[in-house]
Amino acid sequence: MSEPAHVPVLAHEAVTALAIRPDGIYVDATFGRGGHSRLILAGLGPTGRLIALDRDPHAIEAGAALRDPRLTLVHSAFSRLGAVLDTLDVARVDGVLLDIGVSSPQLDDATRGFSFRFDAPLDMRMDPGSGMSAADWLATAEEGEISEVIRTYGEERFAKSIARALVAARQKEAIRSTGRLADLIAAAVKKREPGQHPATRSFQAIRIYLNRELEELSAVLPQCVDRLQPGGRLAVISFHSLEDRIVKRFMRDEARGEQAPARLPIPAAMLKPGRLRLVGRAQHASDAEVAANPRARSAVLRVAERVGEAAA
Ligand SMILES: C[S@@+](CC[C@H](N)C(=O)[O-])C[C@H]1O[C@@H](n2cnc3c(N)ncnc32)[C@H](O)[C@@H]1O
Repeated sequence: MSEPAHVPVLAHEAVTALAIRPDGIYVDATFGRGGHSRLILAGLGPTGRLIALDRDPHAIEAGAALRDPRLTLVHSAFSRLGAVLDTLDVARVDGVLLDIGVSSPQLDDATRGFSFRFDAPLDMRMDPGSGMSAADWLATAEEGEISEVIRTYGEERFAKSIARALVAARQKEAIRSTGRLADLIAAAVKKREPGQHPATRSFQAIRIYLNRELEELSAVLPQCVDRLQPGGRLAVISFHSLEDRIVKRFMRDEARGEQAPARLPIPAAMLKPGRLRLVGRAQHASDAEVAANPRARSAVLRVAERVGEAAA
């Protein structure tokens, strides 16, 4: 049976923003099913190179079918980008793309345990070989921790009631399926948001927490800048306001450089200059793209360019 497709979001905009040089070296740190990678490869000439990472072994397996000698696929979390490039003996690259979050095949494959649309074993790990499954976490986490996770990463106002309900329920029987978790959450949510399943926010929160998604993003961004050639571009697509805030602040701070403390006039030459230049404003998907692919609704693309001297 063929697996569910992943339609790349803001694909043309993101790949155009990378301003591909045919002989350049590029990184797609979130290969997924290779939608953006294919477009990058199409812009590369025979001597260009694309290094693509994904922490999901299924994505890496699917990518092997591309059989393109210019493509190096690496099974790794992108927080290890610097170490991956060191292993490949690549000092600097001409562009990095991050299209963060989950892919459609992850959400649409019931056996991955990401979605309340199916009743399946509760897992939610992008890399099933690493870290704790959602079922194991829910079996052991303190009520306060569950509530904090659901409130922080899901911005769910009924986080406390949900956490209380989950802890009470697990005392009778462990919560090991997506269906049971969704039913328990639905019963604890006092007021439903129109058009949204009551478990949407909690499922998203648990996934973000267990996959350390915000920590991964904060860890990779400085490594991207360290590794970009001057003139090289960083393009980041995020789907959640918490992620976009991290990207926006990071790019702004890197563009600004070191600031003198208010009461201490330090000559500008002694302060570290900014390493990035912002390229354009945040971009969103067009109405036509959102109509064709509702997943694009919350996508935000931010682009910045490395400034500074060429590497020795
Ligand atoms: C939105 S999808 C990318 C889709 C891809 N651009 C395409 O067109 O097919 C996100 C992908 O990034 C991967 N991913 C998310 N966080 C990651 C991380 N910290 N390290 C490596 N891969 C990650 C997920 O496993 C998923 O396959």
